This record gives sequence, structure tokens and C-alpha cells, in this order.
Amino acid sequence: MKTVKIYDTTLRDGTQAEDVNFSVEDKIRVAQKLDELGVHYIEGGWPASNPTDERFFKEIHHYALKNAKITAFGSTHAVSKNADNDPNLKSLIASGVDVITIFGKTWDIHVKEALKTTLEKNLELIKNSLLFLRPKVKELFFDAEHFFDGFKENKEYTLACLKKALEGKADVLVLCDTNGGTTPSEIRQIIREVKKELPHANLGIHAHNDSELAVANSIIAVEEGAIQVQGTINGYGERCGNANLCSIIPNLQLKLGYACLPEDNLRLLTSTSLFVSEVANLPSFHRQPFVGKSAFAHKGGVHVSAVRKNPRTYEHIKPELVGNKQRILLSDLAGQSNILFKARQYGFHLDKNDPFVLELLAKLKELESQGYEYTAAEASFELLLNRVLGRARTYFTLENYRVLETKRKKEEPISEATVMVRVGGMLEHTAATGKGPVNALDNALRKALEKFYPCLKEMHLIDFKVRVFSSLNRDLAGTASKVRVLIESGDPKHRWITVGVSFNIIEASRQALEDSLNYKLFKSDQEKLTKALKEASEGF
Ligand SMILES: CC(=O)SCCNC(=O)CCNC(=O)[C@H](O)C(C)(C)COP(=O)(O)OP(=O)(O)OC[C@H]1O[C@@H](n2cnc3c(N)ncnc32)[C@H](O)[C@@H]1OP(=O)(O)O
Ligand SMILES: CC(=O)C(=O)O
Repeated sequence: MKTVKIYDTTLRDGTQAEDVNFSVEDKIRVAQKLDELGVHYIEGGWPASNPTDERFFKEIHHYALKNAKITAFGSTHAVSKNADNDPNLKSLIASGVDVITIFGKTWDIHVKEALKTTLEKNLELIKNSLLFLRPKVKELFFDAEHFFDGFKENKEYTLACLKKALEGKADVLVLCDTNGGTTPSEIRQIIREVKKELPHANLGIHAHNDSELAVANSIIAVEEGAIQVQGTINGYGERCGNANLCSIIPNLQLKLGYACLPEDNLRLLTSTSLFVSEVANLPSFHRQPFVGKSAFAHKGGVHVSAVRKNPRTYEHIKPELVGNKQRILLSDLAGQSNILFKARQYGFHLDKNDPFVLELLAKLKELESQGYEYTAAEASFELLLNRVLGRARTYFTLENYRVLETKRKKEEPISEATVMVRVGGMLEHTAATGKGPVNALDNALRKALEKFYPCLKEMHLIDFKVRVFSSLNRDLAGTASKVRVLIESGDPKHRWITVGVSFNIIEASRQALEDSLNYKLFKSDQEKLTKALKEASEGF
């Protein structure tokens, strides 16, 4: 099998993204995760850059990594210094790693305008910096910054830079599309020309995503013989980001037959992607290929009908190969197949054209046209399904409610709710205060219900999300807009999400709250029934 080395730079170029910042502890956790995934190299940072990176290199030696080698990154030595008195090169050695990568200028405008030196002097910088580092490390890589832009304008000079890097004894010459503006056909053609000039050089690729081509460019470079691919998890990186390893690795491994990760480790890809976004405190990108939540989510009725017969009809790979999973969504684009699939998840084996299925589908489409959304609010959907099938009890009826907000000068607002609830033949009338109107309503409802249903004491609200629907009708826009409220609740064993929709935020919250309480009671009944059936069967 062909092999390619994966060089992860999430901890260096990834942190050059405007919204990515890692502490030392974050970097260590990410490095451990990347090692578990099985990448070959983890670029830990630029030790001369900041105290976090410096400390990372001190700390990471205490962790035994199974697969990956830690690399330190820096530049060629400063124009005003020599290699042996350059603080940046010294700090690379002080980092104590066995693998160092330095970047050097290879585009003539950068040499003249950014470095403010001569083309000849820059060639010396490249060779002397590498020769100085060579005896001190096991592996030495040269990142040829702006290589493709340089090549298009002054081919001879970029090639001269690569030759100097070979004289400096770099193991791999990593060709960088630093500005991310090169197209796949240019990458192919330029690499072919480089290989004619330097047939024995080991090449690598480092692509940026400014033209949304970084993954394609990296893959083409590998097809043209690059033995090392640099990139980041989730494509984090400077400007529009770096080449996304979460796409490059599965494409190379599953489609082009390259071994990138140790056997079976590809299934860790989705969890690694989520882990890194969690540590970076960034929302995960649902539409991200391979590892995103939506990567194998099917919504349209035609799609669902087909994937239920054979997943290959709308899935380019088996989601499990990358640790992801198929999801069937409920929406107004749903057909009967979506409903049948979901019903089966809840233990109902219904048939197409069953009157219940048609009724549920019609109800679902009507509710979704009003703004209800069941993709996330699966508890509300399960209740709806059971109600249509006549399987859910009416635990209580909220006859009426009132919520009052009072704000006196300088004092925090006071929220107060009263409710009138019917449980069987009993009418309960209670009042409660709360930290805000929804909390007050929640407290009043529980106060009325807990004496009938003590299990409600175990549940609590975890999250509350409000989404405003904008309307083109000016009378229904701005503060007059419709809102959708999603409430996440939990008890010691489960978490569930319910939905409510209204022009009035309190009313939308009331619906989601009521569904949440009903769901808890419904589940508690189901658990009691399962237990009773088990005991009865054991008695026989
Ligand atoms: C393409 C890339 O992504 S390369 C990586 C880019 N990453 C970063 O820049 C993040 C880390 N950087 C840093 O912390 C700082 O920039 C440091 C510590 C490296 C340098 O800080 P300072 O000394 O204050 O310099 P400053 O950041 O203002 O400018 C960069 C200097 O490096 C020089 N430089 C840039 N590339 C190279 C190179 N390959 N070789 C030698 N010097 C270089 C620039 O000419 C400039 O020098 P000047 O100040 O004499 O004009
Ligand atoms: C080295 C590097 O990060 C680049 O050229 O983009």
C-alpha cells in the first residue's frame, strides 16, 4: 500500500485562525488526541513566539506519545544575525524535539519587500539555518513559503531556494501555497516541473484554503508524489484556514488507497474533530464533509426512502468508517419513509399507507409550516407520535396561567407566575416566583404537579434556546416576530429536547415546558411498565 505522512499543524497554523486560542493545557490535550488518532507529526508551535508555546515544549516531554513525533516550528535566521547567534534557531534547539521545521522565503517579492534583503542573502539564510540545525535533530523539514506564487513569477529563483534547502540537508521540501490562490491544475503542473529539476527530493505540501481548494490541492500533490501532507483538524488556520485533514485523510485512505493512519484509527476521525472544536470553544461545523453532524443526515423523503433500502444510494462512504453515523431527519420535506424509520426507533413497526402514518405525516407538515421543528426536539416528536397512536395519557391540563413582571427603580425585576392545573378530577391553583418569567412558570407548574407526580422532582432544565423567525410582513417582523423555543431537560438518566412556537415568547416556552413535563411522566410510566412486565415474566 502507498503511504503518506500526515503532519498536523493545528497547534501552530491552526492557532493563527482569528478565533482559535489554546492554553498550554489545551495544547497538551489536543496533542494527546492527535497522537491517539495516529498522525505522524504534531507541530506544537513556534517556541520563540510566546510563553505558551515555550511552556508547551517543556511540558509535552512528560507525556509518552504512541504514534506521533512533536515538531517545533520557526523561521530561517534573521537577516541581521548569523545562524549560530540567532535567538529563534536557538529556541528551536532548546525545545528539545527531534524534528524541526523552518520556513524560508522563496518568492522574490517577499525577499525584497518583507525581508528587505537581497535574493542572494536569502539563499544563504536558507542553507546556513538548515546546516546549523542539521546535526542537532533527527529530521529536518523546510517549508518553502509562497512556493507556488514564487514559481509562477520567478521559477529559477524558487528552484534555487529548493536547491539551497537540499544543500542544507533538509529531509523534506514542503511546497507551500501560502496565499491559497493556486488552482489544482497549477499545483499538478508545477510539481511535475519541480520533479524534473529535483528528481530525488522528497516533497511535501502545505496548502491554505483561500480559494476553497486546499483539500483538492493537497490530494493532487500526493498523487504527484508528495510524501508529506500538512494540514489542520477542521481546517482551522490563518485567514480562511489550512487544508482540512478531516477531509484529506479519508479521501486518501478510502478512495485513493494511501495508508495515512494506523489500521482502524480512521473511525476516531469524527470524535477527534469534535474534541478539537470543543477545546477551541468553537461550534462544530455541521456541513463539514465526513465528520460533520449533517454529513450523513437525510431529510428529503426521496433520499430517506432510498437509503432505507440501501445506504449507498445517497452515501458516498459508510459513515462508521470515519466514526460518524447516519441520521434520518424529520421535516416538511419528509415522506412516509422518514416517519416509518423514526417510528421504528421508538418501537412501532408501522406500514407504508397505514392511516396512522398518513395522519402523522399530515400533522407534522402542518406543524412544521407553523414553525415547529422536530429535528432537535425529538421528545416532542415522540409525544406527538404516541398521541396520534393513542398511546400517551393526559397527565394534566393547564387550564390557564398568568405571568407578571415587576420592575421597581434600581431593583432586579421580579417574575411571578400563577397556574390553574387540572389533574384527574382535582383543580390546583398555585403561584411561584422565579429568575425570569419562564423560570417562574416552571416553578408554579411543578408546585402544582409534584404532589401528584413526585418523579418530577428529579428533572431539571438544562438549556433554553430562542430562535426568532424574520418575516417580510412588517407587522410580523422585529419584536412582533414569531419565536421558536427549544428547551433541553434532564433527569439523572436521560436528557431530552422539546419545542414550542408562538408570537409570544412566554407561550412558546409554556408549550415546550408542558411537553417536557409530559415527556418525563410518559417515560416514567414506560419504565414502570417495562419493570412490571419483566417481573411478571420472571415470576413464570
Ligand atoms: C507563513 C506563516 O504562517 S509563517 C508563521 C507565521 N506565524 C507567526 O507569525 C506567529 C508567531 N510570530 C511571532 O510571535 C512573532 O512574529 C515573532 C516572535 C516570530 C517575531 O516577532 P518580531 O521580532 O516582533 O517581528 P515581527 O513579528 O514584527 O515581524 C516579523 C519579522 O520576521 C522577519 N521574517 C519573516 N520571515 C522570515 C524568515 N523566513 N526568515 C527570517 N526572518 C523572517 C520579518 O522580516 C520581520 O522582520 P523585521 O522586524 O526586521 O521587519
Ligand atoms: C509555512 C506556512 O505556514 C505557510 O507557508 O503557509
